[in-house]
Amino acid sequence: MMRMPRGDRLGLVLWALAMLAFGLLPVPEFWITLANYIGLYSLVALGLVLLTGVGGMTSFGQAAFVALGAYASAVLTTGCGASPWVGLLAGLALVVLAATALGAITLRLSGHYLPLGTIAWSLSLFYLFGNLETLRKFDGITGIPPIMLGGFELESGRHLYLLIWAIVGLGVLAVLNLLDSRPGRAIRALRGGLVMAESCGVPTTRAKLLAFVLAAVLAGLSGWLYAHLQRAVNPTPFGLNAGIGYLFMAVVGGVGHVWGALAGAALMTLLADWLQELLPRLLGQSGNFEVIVSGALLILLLQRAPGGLWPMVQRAGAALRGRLGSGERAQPAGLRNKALAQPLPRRAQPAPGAPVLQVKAARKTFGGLVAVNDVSFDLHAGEILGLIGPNGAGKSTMFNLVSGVLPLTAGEVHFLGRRVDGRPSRELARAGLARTFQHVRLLPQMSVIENVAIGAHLRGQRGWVAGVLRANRVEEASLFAEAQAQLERVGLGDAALREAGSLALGQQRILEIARALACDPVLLLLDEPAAGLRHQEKQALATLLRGLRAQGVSILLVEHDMDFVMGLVDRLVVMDFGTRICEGQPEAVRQDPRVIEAYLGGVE
Ligand SMILES: Nc1ncnc2c1ncn2[C@@H]1O[C@H](COP(=O)(O)OP(=O)(O)OP(=O)(O)O)[C@@H](O)[C@H]1O
Repeated sequence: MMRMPRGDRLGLVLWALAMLAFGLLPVPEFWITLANYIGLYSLVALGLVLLTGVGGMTSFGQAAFVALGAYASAVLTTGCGASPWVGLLAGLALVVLAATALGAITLRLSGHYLPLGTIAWSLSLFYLFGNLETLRKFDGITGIPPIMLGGFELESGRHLYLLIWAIVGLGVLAVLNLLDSRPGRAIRALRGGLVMAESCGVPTTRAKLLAFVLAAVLAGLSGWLYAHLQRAVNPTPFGLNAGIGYLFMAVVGGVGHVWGALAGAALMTLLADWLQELLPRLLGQSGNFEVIVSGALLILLLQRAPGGLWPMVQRAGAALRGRLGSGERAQPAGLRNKALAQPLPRRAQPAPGAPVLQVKAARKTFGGLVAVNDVSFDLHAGEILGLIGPNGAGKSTMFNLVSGVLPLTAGEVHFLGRRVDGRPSRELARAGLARTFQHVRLLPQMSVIENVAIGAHLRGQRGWVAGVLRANRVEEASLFAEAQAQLERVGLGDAALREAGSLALGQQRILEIARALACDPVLLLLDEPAAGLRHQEKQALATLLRGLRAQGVSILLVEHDMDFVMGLVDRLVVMDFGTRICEGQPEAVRQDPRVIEAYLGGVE
């Protein structure tokens, strides 16, 4: 039996009962028609929640996938006499193929090129459908048979109502389950930036493609239902306008919220219908005035409530229950099934003093500028090594070379005896190298513990099917037990369900360390961990890092703050103008005239 938070479960059951009652009561036929369309639009908008709201990829082209689902079934059922269920399978297969191919090309685009790309393929497919003789061009295909279910023909809108809403209900459940699973967190991690996600071991291209294909499948399902509801298809309802409309629905509903898809689809459909009725009477003439007025109303709504409708509903609900401002996120499934947790395997740590990291004559040039000039150093198991230097010395560049973010111009980086330069950071994470960021990169709206669970991505295996079906409960419980253990280790155990963004900066930095620890690293790379911290926070951080060293974790620390590093590190490497000018124990380094000249002079 699937377990959700009790409030959510109750909400879902009440909603399902209300939808069922609506379909069975003798409400006017027109209401059923509206409800059917809301259901069809909801499915597409649900895909956009996953793709745009969660994954951060804007698509104007979903109508093309609706068309593929609709046309595939229309052609097979009218042309070959196939069952609509065969049409469904063929349509979804076609959608998956097309989305994989389009996704592989367009998802490489970034910034506004991606939405432009989706517009391009949406237009191409629209005109393709309109020009193919076999699809009867813009006249379209008629005489599509109804869906048969249990020997019963779903002939009327009323018959299809229950099927449409059952599919919407299953779609909602599937997306909710997915988002609360390992592959779902990988998609959510995309919002934190690709460098962050990859550093946690998330294969970002795969995560993007998964969101893209699943969103397309939801759109294709909507198209199949549409074809057998209308019993006719032509290209007109699948144009770019429709693609923009779907995106509007998702945004108006609250683009990051699963239930927002339904709220947006309902609001936009009902508003358009109401205005279509009202405006000609008010203005005394007919025309598409509802498009103009609803456009203006939507701008107003988005200006008043940029997060969309659903967050407003949530706030109102929380206020009614007197839980406004609790700042706590819902318990993820992994925490609700605690009892199932099993310890995750740990990697063997190297013996104290064994070489962990070897940087050999690393060089990085940017055009004519030599940012890192043949720098070499070693780091041994169980030590904290500090990399310091004045502004522009090349520390961050060095950090990026070691962490796999930047390729070297020349030289080598070895990790645990293996050459790793040129390898992506995802692979370094798999090998046991975890990092934090100078400018904290968390998912601020996610709970603290889910952020940490992203760090444990590589310690699980279950994919999206297991996520959707909740067949991943043991693994989820184990990942969350690990995440909780790492939070306890860094002293944030009580903050597990708080929104990550509500923590103070010092705690956010410590949360990043917990996320890095969740990948069971051999080496922690910390990029200016003390930046922006208050004195007490720095002391707490230093105590934490000493504790980790005592537990055998090796640490490479890039830092600006001299006082912070002096009392903490075992050895220092000092850089200036891209060159290593000195290396040794903190006291010796402090006395070194080259260091005083380059860096300490200004501080002492
Ligand atoms: N992507 C880049 N393109 C061109 N030049 C760069 C790039 N990244 C860094 N640099 C240059 O390389 C030099 C070293 O920069 P880097 O950021 O590594 O120094 P840093 O020691 O980390 O400085 P800070 O403490 O200010 O962060 C600087 O002159 C910088 O302007």
